[in-house]
Amino acid sequence: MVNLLEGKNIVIMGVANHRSIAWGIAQSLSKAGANLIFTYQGERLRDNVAKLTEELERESLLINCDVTKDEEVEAAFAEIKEKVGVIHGLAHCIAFAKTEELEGEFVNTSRDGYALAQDISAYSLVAVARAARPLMTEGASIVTMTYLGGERVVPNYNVMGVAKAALDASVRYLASDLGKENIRVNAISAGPIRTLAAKGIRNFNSVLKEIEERAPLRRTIDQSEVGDTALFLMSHLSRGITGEIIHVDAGYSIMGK
Ligand SMILES: NC(=O)c1ccc[n+]([C@@H]2O[C@H](COP(=O)([O-])OP(=O)(O)OC[C@H]3O[C@@H](n4cnc5c(N)ncnc54)[C@H](O)[C@@H]3O)[C@@H](O)[C@H]2O)c1
Ligand SMILES: Cc1c(CN(C)C(=O)CCc2cnc3c(c2)CCC(=O)N3)oc2ccccc12
Repeated sequence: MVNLLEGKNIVIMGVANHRSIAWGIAQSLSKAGANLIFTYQGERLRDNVAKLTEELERESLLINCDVTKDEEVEAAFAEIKEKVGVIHGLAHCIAFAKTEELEGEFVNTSRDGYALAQDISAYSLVAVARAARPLMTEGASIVTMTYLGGERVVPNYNVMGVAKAALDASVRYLASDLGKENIRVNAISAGPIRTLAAKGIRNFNSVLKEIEERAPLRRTIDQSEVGDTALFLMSHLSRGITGEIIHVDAGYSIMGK
């Protein structure tokens, strides 16, 4: 693979463990020559991320950032500015909703549960884009992770679906604002992958089985396929694309009932 990202500084937000989609993205970008900066949610995750990044070719910067705290977002990007100066890309792989609100009827969603899902899974992209913008002086590519449940009803996805719908619209409005500075904003809509964010999801196995039976490619997708699409979106090859949602789901989302 030609080194598509040689000399590029890219921020990756949302590595929790080796199954994280953010880690799949990190591996693809690292292989393409990128210098990576990782942000993680609180010190208890730092060791996980540190251990994982030891296997990468180049040394990585590790920075704490809980996206629910404006001061931590500002501090994180102040430290990134001080240590690397310019950034050429950012991968936002962050979401959260209360477990109990990811099953049963959506109509029972609580006010605070709805707000929490919106805050972490959608507003955080706006906050991060605003903080990263001054560092993106040479143009950049912002990539976030979305899911079909924001476009159509996926049973039990509930409050997270509404958050993804907000995320998808935020991608378009951010693309509109930032395009004049040659900052592109896109989303990857990934098919279901067994990560920590799939833990405790009621009958996740049947969600995966349905994909294997009905997706055009008759299989599920993995973190490396998302990683390679992120590489495309971070690189010059996607320079004409912004405000877009690219489905990496074995074609599942094109199928009717
Ligand atoms: N796994 C799937 O099936 C799937 C499919 C499509 C999209 N996605 C999306 O991919 C993204 C990554 O999820 P994943 O599947 O890799 O699971 P994951 O649990 O590995 O990643 C989620 C990350 O969000 C971080 N996070 C949660 N709250 C945070 C906060 N307040 N501040 C900072 N970070 C916080 C967690 O620390 C974790 O690293 C999410 O946006 C998810 O919605 C996942
Ligand atoms: C696919 C799929 C996923 C994976 N996906 C696309 C997601 O976006 C998962 C996001 C997520 C957000 N918050 C939490 C959890 C996962 C589980 C642990 C927790 O306590 N909170 O989640 C589903 C929930 C119901 C149905 C399908 C799915």
